[in-house]
Amino acid sequence: MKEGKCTAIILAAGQGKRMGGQVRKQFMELQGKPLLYYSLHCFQESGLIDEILLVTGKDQIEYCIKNVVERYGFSKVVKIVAGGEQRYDSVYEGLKACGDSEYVFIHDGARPFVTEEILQRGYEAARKYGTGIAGVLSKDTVKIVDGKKNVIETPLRDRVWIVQTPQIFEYNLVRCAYDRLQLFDKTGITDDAMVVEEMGNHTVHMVPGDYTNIKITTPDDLDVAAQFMQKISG
Ligand SMILES: Nc1ccn([C@@H]2O[C@H](COP(=O)(O)OP(=O)(O)OP(=O)(O)O)[C@@H](O)[C@H]2O)c(=O)n1
Ligand SMILES: C[C@](O)(CO)[C@H](O)COP(=O)(O)O
Repeated sequence: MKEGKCTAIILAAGQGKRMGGQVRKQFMELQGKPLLYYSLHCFQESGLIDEILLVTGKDQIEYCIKNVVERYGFSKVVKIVAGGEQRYDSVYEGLKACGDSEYVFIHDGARPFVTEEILQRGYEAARKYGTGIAGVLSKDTVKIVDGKKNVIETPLRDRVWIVQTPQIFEYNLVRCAYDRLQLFDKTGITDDAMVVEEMGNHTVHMVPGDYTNIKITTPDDLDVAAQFMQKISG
C-alpha cells in the first residue's frame, strides 16, 4: 500500500569522463532511445511515484525538455534543475527543489535497468526503517588493501554488498544529512547512503537490487547493456 508523497530524483548531470565521446552518456542511444529514457520510463510507469525531478547540466536543460521529456511524454517530470560539479552537489540541488515530499527515490540516470520490483522493495524498507538502498551480494571475494596494495582485510563475503541505486529515504532524514554535509569535508562521498551514515544516528537498510541493474560507466558497459536489451525484448 502506498502512503506519503514520493518524489524521484533522477541524476543526469554527469560529464561521463570515463565513457568519453562527444555525446554525454545519459543521452547516448540504446536501441534507438536515449539511455536516460529507460530509467525515466520505469519511474513514470510506477504507481509509487507521484513526481519526478530531473537533474541535468545547465546547458542540457533545453535539450532534455525537448528531446527526452516532451518527446516521450514523461508527464511526471515536474521540474528540471541544474546539477553541480559532483554527484553529491547534483543530489543536493534535487533535494532543495523537492516540495512537500515524504519519500525520495534517488537514482542514477545511467542505470537503465531499474525495475518496479526494486522500487517496491526500497519503498517498503524506507517506510519501515526510513531508508532502503538497492544492492546485490558480491559474487567475488573482496580484499581491503592499504596504500601499498598490501591486503589488510578480507571481509566475509556474505556481508559484502555491491551498492546500486535507487536509494530511497524519508525526505527529512536525507535532507538533514545533506544539509549537514555542506559543513563538512565531502571527499570520498560516492553515494547517498554514506551521507546518512556519516550522521551516525541512523541505520541504513539494504534491499535486493538486481545484477542487471548496472551503471553504464565505461564503453564496455554499453555492449553489456545492448545484450540485456536483446534478452528483455526477446
Ligand atoms: N556532477 C554529477 C555527476 C554525476 N551525476 C550523475 O550521477 C550518476 C552516476 O554517476 P557516474 O556514473 O559517475 O556518471 P558521470 O559523473 O557522468 O561519469 P564520470 O565519473 O565518468 O564522469 C549519473 O547518472 C550521472 O549523470 C550527476 O547528476 N551530477
Ligand atoms: C551511487 C552509486 O551508483 C552506487 O553504486 C555510485 O557510487 C556512483 O558512483 P560514481 O563515482 O558516480 O560512479
